[in-house]
Amino acid sequence: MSLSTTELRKDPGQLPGDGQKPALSLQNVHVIYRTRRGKVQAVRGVSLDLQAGESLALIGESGSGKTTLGLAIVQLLVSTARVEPGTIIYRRGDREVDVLQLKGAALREFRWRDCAMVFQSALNALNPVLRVWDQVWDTAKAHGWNDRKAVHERFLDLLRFVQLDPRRVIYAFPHELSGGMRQRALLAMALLLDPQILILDEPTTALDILTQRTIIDLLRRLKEEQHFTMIFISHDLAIAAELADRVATMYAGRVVEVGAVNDIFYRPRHPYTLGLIRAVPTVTGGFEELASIPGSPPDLINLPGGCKFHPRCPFATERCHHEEPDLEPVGPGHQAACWHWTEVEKELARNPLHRGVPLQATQASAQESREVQS
Ligand SMILES: Nc1ncnc2c1ncn2[C@@H]1O[C@H](COP(=O)(O)OP(=O)(O)OP(=O)(O)O)[C@@H](O)[C@H]1O
Repeated sequence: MSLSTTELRKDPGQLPGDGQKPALSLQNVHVIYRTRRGKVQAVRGVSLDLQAGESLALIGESGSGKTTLGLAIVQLLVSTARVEPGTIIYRRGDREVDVLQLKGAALREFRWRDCAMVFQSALNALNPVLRVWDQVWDTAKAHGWNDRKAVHERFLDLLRFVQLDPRRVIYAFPHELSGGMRQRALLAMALLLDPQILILDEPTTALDILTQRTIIDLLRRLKEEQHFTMIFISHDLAIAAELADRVATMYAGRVVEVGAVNDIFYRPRHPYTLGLIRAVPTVTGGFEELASIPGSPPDLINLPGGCKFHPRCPFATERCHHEEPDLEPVGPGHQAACWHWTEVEKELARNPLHRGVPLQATQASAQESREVQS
């Protein structure tokens, strides 16, 4: 028997756009890691709003600050990290929480009940010497649940929801499960306390293609049927295209472009986003069109002056060497931080992204039909 909508969500999520203030507001968030070599400026002045029920994908190369931003939201950064300046405000109903001021029990409460993060490496995120059930029960107890039977029943239901055989998984040790099973078990654990926001860090990395498909379908159900508010951290653009309402591109710790999923993938205005899209092979597009972004991301301890992308940017001019652009509107609900975004627009008019989103053939046609309808 599978879990029904009402059973899964004790506090059903709101639909996007139902007039509420954002569920999460980040204002000018900075994160620095202190290291022997110096200060790593991992996140630099990120401001983002996330509406209840909305899903946002954070895309960008390795090291662009995506995971650090996710960890800052749930306050799980290592002790060498500092979040300053900036504010992170979380809202649920009439409650408003200043996340960076939370401590002790209030912080633990926020982490599981309001905002849960599912980590990149499911094996590392689970305690290897504890059976799955023991970890679930520890979490439940830590949040004041003492009805063991009720927690057990709920977790069995959640395991069924994530399409795992509950009896096989619940008393297993993590190493007895495959990567895909561990990922789904973690997802079930994250859902235990019915959080409003789910942050998923590379949810399908290192999984085979069929297991990836299962996880993506599951996440889509969580989004479409259960209205979870979600942040996907991924360098896999196909996942972002399938699951996100909006996409934010990060480069060298900053959001350099943000907009609706179709705007980002069909009408990117930042040269870096354009480079990311053109650098991904597609089943339909073949490899002949494949282009890569020259160079590599900057050292976050010694950042270049001006726009941090200028050393790799085909559109860069003298101004880009000295002045760092802020995000500015480039279309409805669409912002980019580039002095030359109109040049990118012209370049796309000359060489359109026929293929659009880098998807598998079947997904591409579904995406294209959505694009035509919109
Ligand atoms: N604990 C740490 N101590 C020092 N520097 C760190 C630490 N964790 C991350 N960094 C640095 O912060 C920067 C951002 O890393 P982060 O993991 O947030 O990027 P990312 O975009 O999520 O990359 P990936 O996709 O590889 O996880 C990188 O330069 C990274 O080396």
